[in-house]
Amino acid sequence: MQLFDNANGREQSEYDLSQLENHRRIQLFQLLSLVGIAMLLTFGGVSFFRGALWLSLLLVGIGMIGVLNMVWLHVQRNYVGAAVVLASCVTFLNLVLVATGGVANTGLLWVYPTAAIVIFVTGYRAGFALSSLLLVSCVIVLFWPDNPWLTADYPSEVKIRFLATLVSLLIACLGSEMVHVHSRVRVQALHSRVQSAAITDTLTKLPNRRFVTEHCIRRGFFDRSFEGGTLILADVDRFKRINDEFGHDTGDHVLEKIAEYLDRTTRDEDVIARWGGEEFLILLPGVNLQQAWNRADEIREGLTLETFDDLSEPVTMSFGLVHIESGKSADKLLNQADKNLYEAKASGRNCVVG
Ligand SMILES: Nc1nc2c(ncn2[C@@H]2O[C@H](COP(=O)(O)OP(=O)(O)OP(=O)(O)O)[C@@H](O)[C@H]2O)c(=O)[nH]1
Repeated sequence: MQLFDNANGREQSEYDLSQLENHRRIQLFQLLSLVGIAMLLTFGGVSFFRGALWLSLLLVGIGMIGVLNMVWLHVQRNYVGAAVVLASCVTFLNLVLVATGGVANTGLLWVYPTAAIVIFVTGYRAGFALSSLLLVSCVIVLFWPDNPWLTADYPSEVKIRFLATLVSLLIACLGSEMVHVHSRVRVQALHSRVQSAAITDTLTKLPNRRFVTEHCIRRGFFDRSFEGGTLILADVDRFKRINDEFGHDTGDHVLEKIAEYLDRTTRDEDVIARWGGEEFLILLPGVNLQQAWNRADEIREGLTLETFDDLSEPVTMSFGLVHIESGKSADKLLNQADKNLYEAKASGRNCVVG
């Protein structure tokens, strides 16, 4: 069972903003597609009854491609592919409308929403390429000398103003999409920093109690399905005396060194957290009680050999262990580990009970 994304409980941002945005974008894409399909089928039907058979076939045909595209997106979950299909279809349809004038020479009008939709559904990079293609194609269709495809009759003032307004719209859409993407990257980075700060102890840089309670418990560490492991509460002995004799700064330094020592002497998959004050929590996944007892005793003994610059005596810790059994709540396990730690303190400290 994968408990943590990274060693020592450092999780990736679980609330990924870009994922959330992609999800919203797909929803809007589907809404736009539905509206587009409904319009294409309606206009296709109207054109049919007006006798414009080719236009009717084109509109209904592209509407049907839209339906298939939505089904494909639903089955394959390939948003990029579906966006390119949609952008290509509407671009092609627009060029036909620009060339033929559509109904009552209104073909040019449809280019505006198309340009905005293409940029929105494909993002600003692909949107830039596709909308530039649309723009260049419109210029060719409208200004190519004696273009046989151009059957609509637009005054040159209309053509020029159409291009000028289209360029303005493209700049505005691309600009706002770029600003949006850059802001999202900044917000995502800030969000990750805040999230990481909320689950990290500022002094020792270890995961804090909040991390353990919110993330480990929620991610099933103490669930029935959990494969087993051992939980250890470890507390520095007579820490108040260190503070009183050597000062609070020295006390802080000792806690930092202990955190660094615990981190160094445990495996990547273990979780070391500062449980509060001078107390640390160690989670050893897949380690039975006897193995954990041996590991805790090694850690205990190793600590007595560590040197702490400002202190004349070695620093010691007491350990309370509990085996994580399926079905036992986190509270019960923590209570049991705390009782064992209390017993270790009562038995003279610098020992392991579990
Ligand atoms: N320097 C420093 N001291 C802290 C910090 N957090 C808690 N303390 C101190 O840790 C001390 C804990 O004292 P006690 O709970 O009496 O425990 P102890 O002296 O370690 O005694 P035993 O646990 O019974 O061995 C208190 O004096 C707290 O002020 C911290 O972040 N930095």
